[in-house]
Amino acid sequence: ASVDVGDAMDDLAEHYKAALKAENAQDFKQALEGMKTAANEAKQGTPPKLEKEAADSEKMKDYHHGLDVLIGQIDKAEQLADAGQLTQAKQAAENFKETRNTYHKKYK
Ligand code: HEM
Repeated sequence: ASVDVGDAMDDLAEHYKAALKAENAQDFKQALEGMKTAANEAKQGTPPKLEKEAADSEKMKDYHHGLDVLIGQIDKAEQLADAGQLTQAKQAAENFKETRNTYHKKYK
C-alpha cells in the first residue's frame, strides 16, 4: 500500500489550522502531534512530481529533508509550549509557513 502525499498534506493542513487557533497548550500540542504524524506519513509517499525519480535521488532526499526540517520546527514549538510560552510557541508555528512555501515551490 502506498501513501498518498496529497492526503497526508490535507491532514497536515487541518492540524496546522487547529494549532494556530489553539487557546491553550494542551490543544496546541495535540494539534502539533497530529501535524507530526501527517508529516511522517508524507515521508512514506512520493510526490506526483517526483514519481519518475529514484527513491535515493537527490530530489527525493531533499523532499524528505524538507519534512524533517518541518518536524524539527514542530518539536521546537512543542518545547516552547511545554515551557509555558504559548505566545512564542504560536509565533514559532507561524514560521512553518516559510518551510511549507519553500518546498511547495519545488515539489507541489
Ligand atoms: C505547514 C506545513 C504544510 C502544510 C500546511 C501543507 C499543506 C498542503 C496542502 C493543503 C496541499 C494540497 C493537498 C492536496 O492536493 O489535496 C499540499 C500539497 C503538497 N505539499 Fe504540503 N504542506 C506543508 C508542508 C510541506 C512540506 C514541508 C513539503 C515537502 C517537503 C510539502 C510537500 C507537498 C507536496 C509534494 C504536495 C503535492 C501533493 C500532491 O499533489 O499529491 N508540503 N500541502
